[in-house]
Amino acid sequence: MPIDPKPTASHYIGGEYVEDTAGTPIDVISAHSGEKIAQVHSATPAIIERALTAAGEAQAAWAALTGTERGRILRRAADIMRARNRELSELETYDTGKPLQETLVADATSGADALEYFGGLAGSLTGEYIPQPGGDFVYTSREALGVCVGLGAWNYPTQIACWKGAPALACGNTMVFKPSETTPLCALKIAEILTEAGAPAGVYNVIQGLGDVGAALTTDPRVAKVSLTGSVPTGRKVYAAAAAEMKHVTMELGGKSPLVIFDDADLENAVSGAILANFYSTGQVCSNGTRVFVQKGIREAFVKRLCERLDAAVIGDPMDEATSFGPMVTSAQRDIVLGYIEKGKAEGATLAYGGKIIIRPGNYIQPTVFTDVTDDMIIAREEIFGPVLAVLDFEEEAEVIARANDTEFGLAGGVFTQDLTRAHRVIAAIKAGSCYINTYNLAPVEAPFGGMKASGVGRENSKTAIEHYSQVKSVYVSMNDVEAPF
Ligand SMILES: NC(=O)c1ccc[n+]([C@@H]2O[C@H](COP(=O)([O-])OP(=O)(O)OC[C@H]3O[C@@H](n4cnc5c(N)ncnc54)[C@H](O)[C@@H]3O)[C@@H](O)[C@H]2O)c1
Ligand SMILES: CCCCC=O
Repeated sequence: MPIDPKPTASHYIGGEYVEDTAGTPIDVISAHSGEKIAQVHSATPAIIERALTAAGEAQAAWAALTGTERGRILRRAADIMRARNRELSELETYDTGKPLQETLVADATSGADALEYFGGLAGSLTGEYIPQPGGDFVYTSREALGVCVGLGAWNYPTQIACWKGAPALACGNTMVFKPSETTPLCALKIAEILTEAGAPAGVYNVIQGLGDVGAALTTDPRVAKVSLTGSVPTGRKVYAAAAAEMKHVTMELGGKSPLVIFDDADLENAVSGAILANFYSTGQVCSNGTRVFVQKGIREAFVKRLCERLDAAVIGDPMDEATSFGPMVTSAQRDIVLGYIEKGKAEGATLAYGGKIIIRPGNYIQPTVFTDVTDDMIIAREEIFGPVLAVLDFEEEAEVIARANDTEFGLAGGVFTQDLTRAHRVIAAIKAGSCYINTYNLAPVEAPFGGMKASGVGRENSKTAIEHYSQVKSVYVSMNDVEAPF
């Protein structure tokens, strides 16, 4: 029997659940059945104030703990998450509609990895000693930024809450996290678990709401940093608002990433890579390689095998562990994707697989493949954020590099070839932050993740994230008399 997804209350502030029913109701609708499964209320100005006050009041004492002490709490939270993987995975599936088969291995586990990794790093966040002439020296210290705001997208609610919270807290910051209004449930559990693990009240707070609540948090003068995972249009707004107040930012935004398959690629692996790059999470992954450039010599075999493999997708109830392809997160997102499919057909692309809504309750749509896609088509230029793979033919390496880079985005990119010299040469030329050779869409916590160009600013995960959640102070110490000109 799956868990009951209803949260104790809408918000989590100062180490406890908090409700304010004066806020606009936000319904949580099952992607599978279309039924309402929970409801939260958007944060009122009083709730926003309470969360920012709690985070502000907790920050100095949290930063004053040793890194080892903070890290111990984060690592304990990781252990609790792993012990409760099943219930957290079921909640993720309720929140998003992603198959339990996926969420059992990809969401709470990835969140726990972040808490464990940054918990481990917290004790090592030290400064440098820089010798100067005459015995003088400079030392540096790494300091917290203060109160950080996290704004989440709906495709990975547990992971995003942890990928932002873990490095922020490791560095001595406190956080107010606002999940996507579409998936408000999972972040509340992360806050609850952090409290259980020993995080002091106010260190990690969660409040609900739409863009207006995100905007109020972004512009509040008490906030030192805003970390957004979302679309490029939202990123432009949030970055501009944060810049006006000279706040730090991390922008994890959208993409239209290229996946390049050369004639000499292992066919089965290339098809597996294209499936991971387009149909995992029903295509709702930011780094998806949705422009699949296939060299002419392998193109026919690739499309044939891809369509055969798609026949093996088990489409159905995401709570059934046999299901490998679930519904889309909302009916609105499904309709956006159906609109793109119509545009692809109207532009003259060939519909090679799928393309239809599945008539049943919930937001089901077939995995879809277009061939004969050209670079100028809308389906090759805009982020669809759904299970639509576009096959583009190519002949030469130089040609495909130029075409792969001809986009405003730069989140990810991949190449499949057995010629490793070519693989490294091509990947070096791809203008994207998260790249793959002979695989796709893996995001281990030890590796930086994030985009170039319009796809983002800053990186999540890895030691690099520490740079984005802390600031360096340098102190010059004189060991000599002070010389002055007069
Ligand atoms: N690069 C990454 O790591 C990554 C990961 C996951 C998703 N994404 C991207 O996220 C997008 C899908 O998610 P979405 O539809 O939830 O994105 P979105 O941009 O609509 O919303 C993201 C978040 O921003 C908030 N928001 C909206 N307007 C705001 C404003 N003016 N000020 C402050 N906050 C505001 C929303 O309420 C939500 O919490 C896709 O483009 C996808 O590629 C990127
Ligand atoms: C591969 C992990 C991607 C997370 C963003 O959607």
